[in-house]
Amino acid sequence: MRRHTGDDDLAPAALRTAAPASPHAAHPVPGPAYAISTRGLVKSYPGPEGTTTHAVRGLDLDVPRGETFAFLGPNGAGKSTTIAMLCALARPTSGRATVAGADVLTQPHEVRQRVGMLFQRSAMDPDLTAEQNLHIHARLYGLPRRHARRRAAEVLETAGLTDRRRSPVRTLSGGMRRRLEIARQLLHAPGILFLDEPTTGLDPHARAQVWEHLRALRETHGSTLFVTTHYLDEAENCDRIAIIDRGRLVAQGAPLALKAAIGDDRVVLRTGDDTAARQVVRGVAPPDRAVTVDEGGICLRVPGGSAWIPRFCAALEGHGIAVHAASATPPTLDDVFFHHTGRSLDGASPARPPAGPVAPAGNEAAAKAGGSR
Ligand SMILES: Nc1ncnc2c1ncn2[C@@H]1O[C@H](COP(=O)(O)OP(=O)(O)OP(=O)(O)O)[C@@H](O)[C@H]1O
Repeated sequence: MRRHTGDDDLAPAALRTAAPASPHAAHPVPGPAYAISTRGLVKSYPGPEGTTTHAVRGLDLDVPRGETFAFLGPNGAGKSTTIAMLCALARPTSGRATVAGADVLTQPHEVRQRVGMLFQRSAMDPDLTAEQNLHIHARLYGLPRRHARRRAAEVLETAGLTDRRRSPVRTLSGGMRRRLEIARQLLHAPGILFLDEPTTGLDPHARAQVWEHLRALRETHGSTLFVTTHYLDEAENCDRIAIIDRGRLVAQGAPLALKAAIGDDRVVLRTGDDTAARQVVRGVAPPDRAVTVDEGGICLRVPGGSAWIPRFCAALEGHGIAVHAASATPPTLDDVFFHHTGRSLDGASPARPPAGPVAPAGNEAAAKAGGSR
């Protein structure tokens, strides 16, 4: 994700001049029950050769207070752009958003005061100590010196880094640094934290520690966490997930509900001759199901997958094809992601059958599942 700075930055004065008849006026947002609310949020950029890049195309999002919300999407889907608008770092082309009770268009300063933003690239000075980095940040946020000291001590404690407060940042482990970055964003006690891939590049142990820290924050301070991640297990542990693709929201819900909506199990068969076996399986499976072959074997999606396995095996044996292994697994979050975007959450795009019946030619979902993005 890129950090939004430079000519796209919001100039508060410019925002205050937003005319009532602007493209934003037609999108009233709900009240402060939500930490984040958007209606018809759009961001377009001038593209190459006079074209327009529609980074975000009409986003309607409601994130209740205290929720841990995963915002997922393939590369270039519009996640950073959305976060930049929600943190009042980029001005929406049209639509509305309120964040922590402040309007991103008319109260950008308030928005920035009320949110914490953790970007992937560290903005800490590696040669200064943990404590010194926190003091500088606190002073930048306008905290009086004594208050800054006290807050720094508090957030260091929350991050479990009190004993490393005098260590230069360069001597901290990756996980400690990330926890320190989070601590830094907590100095001004924001109610909402935007975390852009907070654990990318960390080992599993450090990832677990960062999440433990985030969970503790949520439990003790009721913080709302808006997180992007490419890790399935992290998304799985969030209260709700939204998936954005090509600037549009394509799915939203609790992880369990999203998986249940996919419905079909994934059946994989390994045989002595997968190419021949595929024809046999196609003859037995419901006619609207795609059957694919890759290095993992023959793969298809059917409801009640395990009940189909004996039928496939019997048919294959009837054709003299040996079955080496067979499995049926319920949908995963990655299946959900693939179903809606045609991509895998980790960025890969393996050949695999779409969930549900095969869409007719020309259908967007079928095109995406074929990887034709
Ligand atoms: N400042 C900009 N000027 C022009 N186009 C931009 C700008 N920022 C983003 N875009 C374009 O907007 C689209 C969405 O980009 P964005 O960075 O929001 O996606 P993303 O989901 O965060 O992707 P990634 O996961 O790769 O960081 C992309 O096509 C991108 O090239």
